[in-house]
Parts: sequence; C-alpha cells; structure tokens
Amino acid sequence: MPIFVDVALPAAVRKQFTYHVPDELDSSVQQGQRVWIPFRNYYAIGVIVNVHQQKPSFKTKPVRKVLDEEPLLSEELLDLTQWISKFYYASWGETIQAALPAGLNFVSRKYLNIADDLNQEQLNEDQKEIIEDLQANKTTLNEAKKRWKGTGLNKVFSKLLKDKKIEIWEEPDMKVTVATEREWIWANDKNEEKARTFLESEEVNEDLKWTSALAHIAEELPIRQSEIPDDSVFTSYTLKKLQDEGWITYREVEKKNEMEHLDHEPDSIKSLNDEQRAAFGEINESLSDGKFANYLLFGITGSGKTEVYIHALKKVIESGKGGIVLVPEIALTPQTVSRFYRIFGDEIAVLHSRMTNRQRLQAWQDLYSGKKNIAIGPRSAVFAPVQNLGLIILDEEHDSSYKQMDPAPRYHARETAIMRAQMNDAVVIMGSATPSMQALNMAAKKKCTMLELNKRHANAKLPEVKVLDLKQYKGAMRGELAVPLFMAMEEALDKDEQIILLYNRRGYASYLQCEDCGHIPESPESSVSLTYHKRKNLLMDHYTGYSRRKDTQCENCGSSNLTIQGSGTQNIEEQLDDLFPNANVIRFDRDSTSRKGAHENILKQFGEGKADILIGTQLVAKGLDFPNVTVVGVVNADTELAFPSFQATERMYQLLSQVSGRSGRGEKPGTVFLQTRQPDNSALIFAKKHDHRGFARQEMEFRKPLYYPPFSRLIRFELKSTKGHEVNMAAHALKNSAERVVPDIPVLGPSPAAIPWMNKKFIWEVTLKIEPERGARYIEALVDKTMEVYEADVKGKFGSVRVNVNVDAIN
Ligand SMILES: Nc1ncnc2c1ncn2[C@@H]1O[C@H](COP(=O)(O)OP(=O)(O)OP(=O)(O)O)[C@@H](O)[C@H]1O
Ligand SMILES: [Zn+2]
Repeated sequence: MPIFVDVALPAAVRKQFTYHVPDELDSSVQQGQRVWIPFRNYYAIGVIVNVHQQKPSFKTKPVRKVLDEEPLLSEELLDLTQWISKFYYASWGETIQAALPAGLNFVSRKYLNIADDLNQEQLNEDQKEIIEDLQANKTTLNEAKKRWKGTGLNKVFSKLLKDKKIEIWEEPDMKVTVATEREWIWANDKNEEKARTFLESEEVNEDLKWTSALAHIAEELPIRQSEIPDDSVFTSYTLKKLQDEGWITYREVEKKNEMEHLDHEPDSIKSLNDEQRAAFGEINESLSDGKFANYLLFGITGSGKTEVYIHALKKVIESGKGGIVLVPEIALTPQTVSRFYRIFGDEIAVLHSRMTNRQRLQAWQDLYSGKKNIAIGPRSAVFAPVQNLGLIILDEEHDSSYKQMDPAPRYHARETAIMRAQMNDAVVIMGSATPSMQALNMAAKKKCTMLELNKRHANAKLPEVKVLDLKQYKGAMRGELAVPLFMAMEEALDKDEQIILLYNRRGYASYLQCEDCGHIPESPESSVSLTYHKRKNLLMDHYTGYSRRKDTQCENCGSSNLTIQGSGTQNIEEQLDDLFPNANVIRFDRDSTSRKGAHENILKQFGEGKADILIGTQLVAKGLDFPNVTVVGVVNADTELAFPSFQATERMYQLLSQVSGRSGRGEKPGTVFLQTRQPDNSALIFAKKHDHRGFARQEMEFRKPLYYPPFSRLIRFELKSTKGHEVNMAAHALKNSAERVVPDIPVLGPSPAAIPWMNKKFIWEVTLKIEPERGARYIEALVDKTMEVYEADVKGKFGSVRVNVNVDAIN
C-alpha cells in the first residue's frame, strides 16, 4: 500500500501539499515530523500534518527525506495549530512555525546539487567548468549567483538550473548560536603552586598591581568573567598583564543559565489568607476532577493573585502534570520569575524573546522531554510542549500583548489557551485586577467562573487617587507637573520614599484637544476619537473612513483654543533633573530597555533604592512590586483616551488602575496623581474609586448598541501597498465584495488605518462585525468566500496590494 503525507509549508498559502513516501524511506513516517520535499523548482522543508493512503488524482512527487526521528509536534499541538489557522485565518504552516522555537524551524539555506541523471560527457567546456566547480565545493545558490555574476558563465549557469541539470536543495539551517563568556585558567605550564613559589621569590615586587592580582586569582582559577568581583585588584589591565606575563589564559565557555543564581526554597511557599484560600479551593476541585474549567481570578492590585497561581501550580506538579504561566512580555522580569523559581526551581523553563536561539531550543527540549514541567513566557509560550498539560495561567489577562499583530498567525493567547485547555481537559486561570470586557462577558455568560480577591494582603490599603485638572493649573505648573504632584514628590523624596511617573505617549496618533474644556473630537459614525492627519489637515475616523477638515472651534464649548497633542517627545527626564536636583532619576522605556538585560538592571537598581524616581511609558504600570513607592504620577492621561480605538477608554482605565496599583503596596500609604484635561471622563472617575465593576457596566452599555466586542467579533482586512491609489481602489472593491458575500453583516470602511503609512506602504482597512459566538469553521468559510469574490472582482488588477486578515482585531 503506498503511503501519502499531507505537508504544511511555512508560507502564506492556505493549503497543504500531498506527497508519496517512497519505499526506500522508513515507512514509519509520522504526523508532526519535518520533511524535505520537492516544491516548485527546489526542495523545501515542511511538516507532515496527515499520513494516509488516499491516492490523489494528480501524480504525486516523493518525499525526499524525513528530518526528525520523533514528531516535533504532538497530535494536540497539531490540532491546536490547525484550529488557529482556521479561526485566525492563517496558513497551517505559518502557525506551526510560530509554535516551534527558531532552532527547530524551517529556516533553511538553498544549496546546489548536480542532478543524478546528468551526463557529463555531453557538456561543453563552459558547462563543465561550472559543474566541476560545484562538485568541488559545497555551494549555496546565492554564492553561485555571486560567483558568476557579470561573467560569461552567468547565462550558462542559469540555463543549467533551468534545465534541471543543477538542482536546488534546501537544507535546514540550525542557526543555533551558543552564548559564551571567558573563563580564565592557568596558562599551559602554570599552576597555583608555581605561582606561590614565584610570589615568594626575592625578585618579585609586591607593590605591582599584577602581582597582587596574581596572588588573589591563584585561589580562584578557573574563574568566569562574570564571576570576577568588581574591585580594584582585577581590572582589564591586570588580567591582560597576567596574560602577557604568561600566567593565565582563557577559553570560551557556554554562559550559565540565568536562573542559576536565583534562590530555590520550596518551603517558603506562603500560606494563603482566607480570600485566597476560598479561590484556590474552587480551582483545586477542578484540578482534582481533571476536567476542563475556566476561571477568572478578579483580584485587586496587590491582592496576591500570584500566590494563588503558585498554589495551583504546586497541586498540578504534585499530581504529575505540567503547567504554563503566560505573562505580558515586559512583566517577565526576574521579579516575576524568581517568585516562581523560589518554589519550583528547576521544574521551570523560561521562554522569552531576549534569549538566544540556543537557549530557547534548550528550554523547548527540556519541556518536550518532560525534564521540566512548567513553562513561563509571553504569548508564544502558549505553544510550549509541556507534557500532560494540567493548567494554563494567564496573568494580566487583559494585556494587549497577548494578541499577535504581525506577522500571521494573528492569534490571541487568551482564546488559544482556552482552546488548548479544552483539548487537554486542563484548567485555565485568567487573572487580572482589571479584567477585559471579553473576560467579564464570558463570566456573565457562565463560560468561566469568577473568583474574587477584594483585599490587599495584610490589609495594605489601595492608594488615594487625586485627579488634577490641568486646565486649572495653567499658572501653577513646574514643567509638566502640576504643583500638587510636584509637592507630593518633594515630600516623598524628603522621607526617602520612591516615586513612579508614567508619561504615556503613543508615537504616531496626533489628536486635537480643546484647551478650555478638554474635549477631544469624536467621530459621529463610530464614537471613536478622531485622529489628526497633518498632511491633509483632516480629522479622520479610521474605522469608518469618515473625515472632515480640522475644526477651528471646539464643538463642545465653542472655544477656538484648540491644540494638537500627542506627538513630539517630552523631555521630562531633563525637567526632572532641574526640578529635583538631588534625586536620582532612571528612565524605563523601550529606548532604554532594548539592550539585553538592561531592563532587569533598571528595575534591580530601583528595587535596591539606588534611584528615587522611575519614569517610563506603559512599561512602568505592570506588575512591579516595590513597597517603598508612595507616589505615582500620570503626566497626561488624555493621550490614551485619544487613541483611535473603541477600546481607548478601557485601555485608559486599565492603565490608570495598574499604575495606581504600584503605589502603597507596603506599609506606607500611597497616593496617585492623574493629570488630565478631562476630569469628568468615566475612566478617571471610576479609576479614582477603584471601581472596576462600575466602569465595566458603563463600558458595556456604551459598546452594546454600537455592536462592538464583546458583543461582536471584528474581522479586519488590512490592505497594504506602496501605491496609494491602488490600495485605495482595492479597499473599495473589497468592501463591495464583502457586502455581497454577507449582505446581513455590517461592513465598516474602507478607511486608512490608524497608522496609515508605515514602512513605505499605505495601509487601508475594511472591517466586518460578526456575531461573537461564531467559530473557526464559519470564520474560515466567510473569509475564504470574501477573498474568492474579491479576487474574481478585481481580476488581478491591483497586483501591488497585499491583503492580511486580522480576526479579533484590536488596537
Ligand atoms: N498569603 C500571603 N502571605 C504573605 N504574603 C502575601 C500573601 N499574599 C500576598 N502576599 C504579598 O503581597 C504582595 C502582593 O501580592 P501579589 O504580587 O501576588 O499580588 P498580585 O495580585 O499579583 O498583584 P498585581 O496584580 O498588582 O501584580 C506580595 O509582596 C506578596 O508576597
Ligand atoms: Zn471646548
């Protein structure tokens, strides 16, 4: 019986390709293994997603080689990635690629091979020269192209390729590098004894720096660079000198795992307080049942959600299962990791983007082999190959980093986690102090069980929140700080307490705001803030495409005192140096944290009290636990509100509550100052009262009649092109096609995107609002049909336009 395999390729094509398995290959091919297959005019790497015996109607080509002994993806992960490829409309291969660590990916290099059936006798001189060269040296396609470019052999080479006398051969390129450091060791013939003898001999001058370094280092060798103490004895000078004098030398060794220096004290697990125990009790029952369950752990900031996660994980590990802890990427600091590490030690594999490919591959293998049972990581850790999965924790469930924007698959880790847990009879805990409307809606519909933690541990109080109306402080500002915030900061500094300042800016979206009443113009069509487009001097709604000339008078109060806000950088750091000359200020944002390890360092310094003021963007709002922080200030709360998204108010509320939650976590009470020109905005009013329920109720009432999520699901078609007029026409055509495919569904747009021009491409959008209950099969069919009709409509006219599909689009 011939065996066939369906293979998924990591390309945007949403179909699989069928090959037969030739007899000479091991017939025990399995789903989830990678294979080399002939594809177009070369060989490609793909993953077997199905093994069967149904002969297709076309003539199949043979699999050339099976690359893995064991499947890389379990059946469970194959099912999950297939579901994602339908629900989020991506190719299965792309999704599998996202689920595997880079080292095991489809990264490959194209090499050249001489065809088996080539008859060397019939070659002319030029052809022979090329063939012999290729036979002598293993050559990549690119190298070959370079080699013969501009020479008379270039054409001959192309012809040989075209006639398949030379084949293109793709090999996996395991781009796995090892992170190394120096380890100092004795030079060849030297050792400690010889050093002693030398140091005791008469001719040695003990006052020399390098001899005293030798005395010290003699006891330490071998010693790693990272273990060398920072002191005056060991400097780059003395080390170099010792090397020059022939005493020591070094070798490159693999860096140690970054967790090795963390404490592991399994007994330090905290006993739960009453509220925590009640919440854990329910979760524990589901864990014992071994059935799917979904919990929303709604606990105010500092209420100890992490302690509940730890107890649940412990239970899972003790019952011989494994768990995944998802955290927002930026929260993946040693502070978070060390809390889990302390209890679980080597059971934990950390996965994050700052790791090298080699480290990520190692972590992946440790989980795959069952050597470790807990994965901690951001969004993509939802694919971690944890064996016998019992629990998935989604900390800060509302965080927007759980949604992948680009490239495909544009999945959301929350929905993916729920699906994966269902497939495994596992339990999900979604934790947040400010649950998303989606999660609250699930709770309302009994699709998850809400558990509450309403008290801070040890009765620490939530901070007092003061709203500062910037309109009233026009004459009383210190730089960008209104006087009451400035004074509170001075006072805190006097008492050696610490301060966090948030200056949130969203680089691109400018908006118009009335200086007198604080009003920000909204779209009459979608209730979303209008974005200011400088080039055309327009206010624009990027959902519906509505636009108008920039207002000259405030539509709310008639004032002509309108200013453009939201762009331009604040040089607040310099201001702070002037305002508080004796304070130590550190900055924490993407610019200051792009260097590897930099952000750990910043937080460590702040935690150790080496800085008094931490300023930063959204990053400072998340998960930090510094008991000495008593003042938190938000420089301009309105920038978040003006963001052109139906979720702007929710985002603002979340941000304000999260950042407020950083204050007063210890014994000292905290205060929060929110600077705004819209003191009556509901997000502020509810944030001031720490009333998430009240906020959510109002937000739902706003969204329901407008049919925004969670009352609908948004499917967004994003059209991109370097040619502005083509993308514009294509977007109109797509809207038209969509309206014919789904006449009963609202189609928004076409409109330029919130960021209408990026990477030299114009971006337009068309958005469908579908019923929230619709599943993967419906979405796939709907988008397939829309694309099919669109392509038939435009008949290849807009060749430059690429269409991406983003399901559950959020900004
Ligand atoms: N049962 C407990 N026993 C001792 N200390 C506790 C307990 N629960 C919480 N704490 C302490 O209270 C502080 C806040 O807890 P934790 O960081 O877990 O809260 P959280 O709900 O995760 O906070 P956030 O949402 O603000 O990040 C921590 O320092 C934690 O160690
Ligand atoms: Zn006004």
